[in-house]
Amino acid sequence: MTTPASTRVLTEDELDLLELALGGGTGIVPGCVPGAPGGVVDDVTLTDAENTPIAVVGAAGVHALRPLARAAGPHWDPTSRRTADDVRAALGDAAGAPGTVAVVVDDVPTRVEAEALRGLVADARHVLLLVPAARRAPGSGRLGAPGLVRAVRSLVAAVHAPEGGDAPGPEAVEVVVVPWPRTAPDGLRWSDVGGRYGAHRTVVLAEHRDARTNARLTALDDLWSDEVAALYPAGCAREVARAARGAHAPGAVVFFTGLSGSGKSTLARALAAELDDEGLRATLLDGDEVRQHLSRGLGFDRASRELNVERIGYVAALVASHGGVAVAAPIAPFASGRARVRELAEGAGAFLLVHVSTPLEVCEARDRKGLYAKARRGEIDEFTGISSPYEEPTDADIVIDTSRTSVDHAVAQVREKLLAHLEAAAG
Ligand SMILES: Nc1ncnc2c1ncn2[C@@H]1O[C@H](COP(=O)(O)OS(=O)(=O)O)[C@@H](OP(=O)(O)O)[C@H]1O
Ligand SMILES: Nc1ncnc2c1ncn2[C@@H]1O[C@H](COP(=O)(O)OP(=O)(O)O)[C@@H](O)[C@H]1O
Repeated sequence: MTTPASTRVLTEDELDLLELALGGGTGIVPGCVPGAPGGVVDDVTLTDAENTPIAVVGAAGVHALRPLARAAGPHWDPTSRRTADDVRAALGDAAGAPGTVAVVVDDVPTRVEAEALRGLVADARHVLLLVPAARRAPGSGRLGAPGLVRAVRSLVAAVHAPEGGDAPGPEAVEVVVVPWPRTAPDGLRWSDVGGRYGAHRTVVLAEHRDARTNARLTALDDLWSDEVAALYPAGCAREVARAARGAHAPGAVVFFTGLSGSGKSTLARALAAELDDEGLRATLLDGDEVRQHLSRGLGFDRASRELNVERIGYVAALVASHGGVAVAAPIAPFASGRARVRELAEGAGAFLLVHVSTPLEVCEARDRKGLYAKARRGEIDEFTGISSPYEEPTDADIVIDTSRTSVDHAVAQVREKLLAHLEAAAG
């Protein structure tokens, strides 16, 4: 008789830990039963929240079944998010050598730590700036992984070539993004992880913050004040102020429109995740999900589509009126429906219309759901682009053709424009 396979659905924190373990960054694996020989009794299949099996852990260790889903943003940039095994291998002979130093930057460095950093790596040859990145978004107004990565990148030049000093500075300074649970399990220690990434010595930069700076940070409730600029180096101050603005920002609606398969959901999901990370409280109103809930039973004739789009506009405007950012992604093929959404949204906050202009041929070739093929065979009536019109917007704030623009680049474009709109709306 075979033992029933047991599975375990991982939390976001456990997914971070699994990614770290699969990359050789720790020996701690989620799903292990403490105390059992080898950590586990039987093989356990680890799955994500959608029940996709991603790894098996057993007495023989852990092995991946498929790559973990990636997302967009600077903390997912593959040149920075590298496994411990890769970083160690790239260091070669320098791995574990005294000149290789890891500096953990788990909070935005103030000027005090930025200064301390130079001293800490003064005699190092290779510096790894390890930036923890959690899948779980931080609370509103708190800086998440994307902002932290940008802040740390802004320090690299100064670490590389120390100002005024006679010392030549380290040969290489790299920002390495490390998957790291927001609530770390017992036993997960930076000193161990730093060693696995190839460092001889690992220091945590925030421990070099002085008591006076800590007191100033605690008193920093008016984040609009000049105090931010006085406390942080310029590149870091920008990120801290941005996250704080997120908490006080006026609401907004980002409305993606485009053909089926043009990339609306993919971009909307990636944007929402990035905004969440910046404390902007994004609410995703995806076309498919709206059709399952808010608009269940509605068809695809013109009147039904207009009603569907108006409902989305109504909910999105409500979200914006409470200071959130609604990210909507229906086809919304008619100019009249989009104009109604604009009217509702602009009454509540900022409005950004994003036309995902991917050509019909590309959408049809992607045909993820096989709907274009069915529409061509006449099995679906009134299919947008085939047997029902799509009226191209003439008032889009941004036009993105996803056959020419990557997800990362597209999301960065929308994010920048949205932040500019929010800044303008905040006066
Ligand atoms: N006839 C027809 N035309 C277009 N699309 C169709 C149709 N029938 C079903 N689907 C699926 O429904 C999704 C589009 O729903 P939307 O609510 O975004 O459309 S609309 O804004 O009301 O026009 C769309 O999802 P996306 O591919 O995510 O856009 C299709 O999967
Ligand atoms: N640069 C890109 N941006 C967005 N999607 C892309 C891109 N390149 C390829 N794709 C793929 O195109 C498909 C778009 O599907 P989806 O986002 O569901 O579109 P829609 O919501 O508009 O129907 C996905 O399979 C996605 O992986």
